Amino acid sequence: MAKILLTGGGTAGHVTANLALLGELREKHTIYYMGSKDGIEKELAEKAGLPYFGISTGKLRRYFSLRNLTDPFRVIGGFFQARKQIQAWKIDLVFSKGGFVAVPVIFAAASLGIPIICHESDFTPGLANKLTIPFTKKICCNFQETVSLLPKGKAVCTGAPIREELLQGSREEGLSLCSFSGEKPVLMVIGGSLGSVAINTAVRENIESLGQNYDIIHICGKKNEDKSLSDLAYYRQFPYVNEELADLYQAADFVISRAGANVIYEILALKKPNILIPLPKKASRGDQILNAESFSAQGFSVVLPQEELEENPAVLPDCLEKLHENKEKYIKAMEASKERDGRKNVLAVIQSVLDGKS
Ligand SMILES: CC(=O)N[C@H]1[C@@H](OP(=O)(O)OP(=O)(O)OC[C@H]2O[C@@H](n3ccc(=O)[nH]c3=O)[C@H](O)[C@@H]2O)O[C@H](CO)[C@@H](O)[C@@H]1O
Repeated sequence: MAKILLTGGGTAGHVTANLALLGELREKHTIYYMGSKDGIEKELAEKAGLPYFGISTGKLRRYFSLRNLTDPFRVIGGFFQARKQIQAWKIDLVFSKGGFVAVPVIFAAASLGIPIICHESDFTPGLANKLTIPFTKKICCNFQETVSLLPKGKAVCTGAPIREELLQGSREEGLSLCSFSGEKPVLMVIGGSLGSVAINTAVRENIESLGQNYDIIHICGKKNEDKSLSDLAYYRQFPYVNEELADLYQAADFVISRAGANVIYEILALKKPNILIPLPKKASRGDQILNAESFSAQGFSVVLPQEELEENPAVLPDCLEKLHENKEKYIKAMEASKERDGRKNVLAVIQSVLDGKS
């Protein structure tokens, strides 16, 4: 039995893949979580019943902020806090899902000679993972193409670890959660773990025309609900969902989503015809654009650039109509995809590092 420390956070995507591994990991090992003092990782890890330790962390901002000057000191503080706690917990292995909160944790583990595995879920490696690659034994990737962008021998394509329970929802439960009859097709809109103002706006601007043909589940992000639309029988808003997500996914016939690396693999595993609206370059390093392009090239998804949507919100119902007409083509492509069991593969990598074979 080993003591394994999970880390990663900032957004849910950097936590849910960790939680996907929990069931099996817990059967054999003792699991701990380390992240920021107040991030979403704290909420989700504690909800999963994990011992949690919060450290001071910085944030990677692509814009000017005075906090960019103080954050390096917070990260250094976080390094020493992490080091002390890793020693106290007597950790044998660190598994990181990335995000800037993981950086001091990995540096601390590396300074203690503890083996580290990280998981890169995006098409191109994020900065946090890039910074820590020299200290990792193995890098697990969602996309095959990512392997060639990383040091030879370290990177392995495992696929995405998906929470098992997400694949076991009930359509009836999902419909009943929304009070939908199931007579109309159901459209689910999910704007990433934080919600997306651009997607929310486009959906709401088209709400009447969308509502003529679909019942709509809208996961809109915390504090992004529009109370003025609460009375519409065909429209249900959720700020963030936990256990309910599995049932809502099952209820959905079509999905409109950001192109976060976790959510798209969940949509693929569930074979839902989908439109991806990736986070644009002005707000990110463009990772979601590449994720979405890869899915589109494989015939799984329709990509709708946010710029097009902002210019003309009416493209959304048009795009959905085309997806609807061609849904069989997309379902077929997803069914034919060579799916990897990300959970099983990542667990095998963890075990081989624990056994000293990697
Ligand atoms: C703004 C930002 O930095 N986005 C990044 C972040 O996205 P983000 O955190 O949004 O990541 P993903 O879309 O990859 O994952 C979101 C996860 O949250 C879950 N979920 C979402 C909503 C909800 O109500 N309940 C719930 O459980 C989804 O099922 C999924 O497992 O990490 C991804 C993975 O590195 C990157 O590809 C994204 O570019």
